[in-house]
Amino acid sequence: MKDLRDVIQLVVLEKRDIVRSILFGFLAGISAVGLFASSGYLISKAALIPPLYALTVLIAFLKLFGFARALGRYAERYYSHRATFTILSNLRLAFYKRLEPHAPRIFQKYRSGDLLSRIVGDVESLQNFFLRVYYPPVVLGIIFLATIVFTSIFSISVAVVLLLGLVITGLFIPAWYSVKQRKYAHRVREARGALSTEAAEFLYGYRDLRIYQQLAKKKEILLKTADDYLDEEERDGRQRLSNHSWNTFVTLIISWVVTGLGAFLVAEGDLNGLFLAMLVMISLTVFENAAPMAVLPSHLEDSKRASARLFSIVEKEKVDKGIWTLEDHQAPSIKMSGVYFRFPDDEREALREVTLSIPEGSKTAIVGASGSGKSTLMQLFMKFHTPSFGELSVNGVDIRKLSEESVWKNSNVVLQENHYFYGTIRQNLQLAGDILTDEEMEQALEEVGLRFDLGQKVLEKGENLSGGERQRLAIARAFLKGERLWLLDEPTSSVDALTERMIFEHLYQRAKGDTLVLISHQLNGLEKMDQIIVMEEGSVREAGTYHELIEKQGYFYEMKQIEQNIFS
Ligand SMILES: Nc1ncnc2c1ncn2[C@@H]1O[C@H](COP(=O)(O)OP(=O)(O)OP(=O)(O)O)[C@@H](O)[C@H]1O
Repeated sequence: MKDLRDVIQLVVLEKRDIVRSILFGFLAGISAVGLFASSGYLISKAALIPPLYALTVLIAFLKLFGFARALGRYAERYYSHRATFTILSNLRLAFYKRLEPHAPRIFQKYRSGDLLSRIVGDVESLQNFFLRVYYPPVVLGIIFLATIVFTSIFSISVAVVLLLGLVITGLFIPAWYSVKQRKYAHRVREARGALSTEAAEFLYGYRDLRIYQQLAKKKEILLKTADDYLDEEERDGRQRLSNHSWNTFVTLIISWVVTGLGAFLVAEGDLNGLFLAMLVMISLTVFENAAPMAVLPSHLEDSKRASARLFSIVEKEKVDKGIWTLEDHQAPSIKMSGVYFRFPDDEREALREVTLSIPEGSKTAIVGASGSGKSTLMQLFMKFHTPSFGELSVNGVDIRKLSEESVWKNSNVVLQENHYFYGTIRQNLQLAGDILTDEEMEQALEEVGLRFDLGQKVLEKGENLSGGERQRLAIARAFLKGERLWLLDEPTSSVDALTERMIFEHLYQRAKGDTLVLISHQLNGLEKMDQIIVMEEGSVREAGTYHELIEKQGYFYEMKQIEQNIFS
């Protein structure tokens, strides 16, 4: 049950509905037994031609039980489903809450299809936990106990047979099935996860697969994964059905035993014949309540694995959440000393012995060859990751102690890839703040050279915008955020030189007095920077102002010469 700990905690929050579901489930079950028991008794009694009033009373009971059964069943379904929906919604909420702090790192470990399958599929699987695993055994237990006590008034041996039937159908068969099921259950989930991963890759990569003429091959893999999933589902379905059949078979045998034993007891004079039909009817009906036990093991197994898979994402990665906050509206300083960093599951170090200082209000450019660790540095500044070794502090506070939210809240970030939501330009800009006026947004658009209407539509992922337009929209968003730390990772790589110059002019105006870190793919126009950090293979190769680096005639100077030769 360790795997289900989190789910059980959420289930017990719905105490009221749990109690109601159990009460009404008991009412429905016991009324069904009462209904059939009284009809059995009525048949026997009617054969003896009793006075009419005696039959009228019995018929009234019959109607009452019928009504109580319908009412009980309805109320049980109502409350148990209401509880289930609330539990599912709490479950999603709890999962997202735990997932949120890991969001920047999560795609590192999990493919999007797999994540989707967990978030949708596993949460959906857990809907059966309360409905089919948690409370039905309690209802079954009390209905059986009440029935056995009632039956024992008429015949102890029939009561013992019923108890035996309960043990076989409620415990033995489900346990036997559970052992068999354990072998197969994980295969369905794994097949489902594989299918959703393949489907997501197929859809996301559709265009590239077509261009590289790999669509047919990938489609074949996708269809095979779909077939595997269907096979596993079919096997699982057959198992379930076989368990159900065995359960029903045993309940019918029990009813035959009750009939035979009852007839024997009547013949021996140990049981009044008037009650024989009633006892047979009881045995036929009471086992109806044991039917859910047939599917309990498969749902229990399913819930355990779904819960373990769901929460394993967030349990594995314990992140230092930090409790300190960055002071609002203060231009921060950043210091790194002897920092090493390695991505999870990566053998190489992406950063090695990085020591640098970015003073408050300074403008820093980070340059270097592709793969030299520039973006990784930026990710560390944003606390997407924390150093594997060494010190990184913001405003003199160890970044591990700072809350991620406060770092994100206090920075204007433009990454290489930014997300654009389906909606309007206005909605995409409003991500920077809810109380922005149209004038402010129009001004920001103008400063990045975009002549967009605020109501203009943006398709999913900004599909209807050019690469340069998307980048400029992200810069406009950063302009509107107006915080004192700017973290810009090649923000204008797809923008033409003229527009780029205009954007930078506005950027420097807006960032006056702020701390700015810019990763740049080109070495031109860095004269204004207070310092340039040159990265090579994860280390700082050299650092200084533009003129210092040129005078030094080192690595930066060489890079600059090469750039000039290429473009001259
Ligand atoms: N998510 C990741 N998981 C594992 N390794 C990574 C990851 N991201 C980057 N790396 C590795 O870390 C190293 C530095 O990458 P980084 O993205 O910081 O380089 P960069 O200098 O920003 O390159 P570019 O100019 O091409 O953007 C590279 O060797 C890269 O393969």
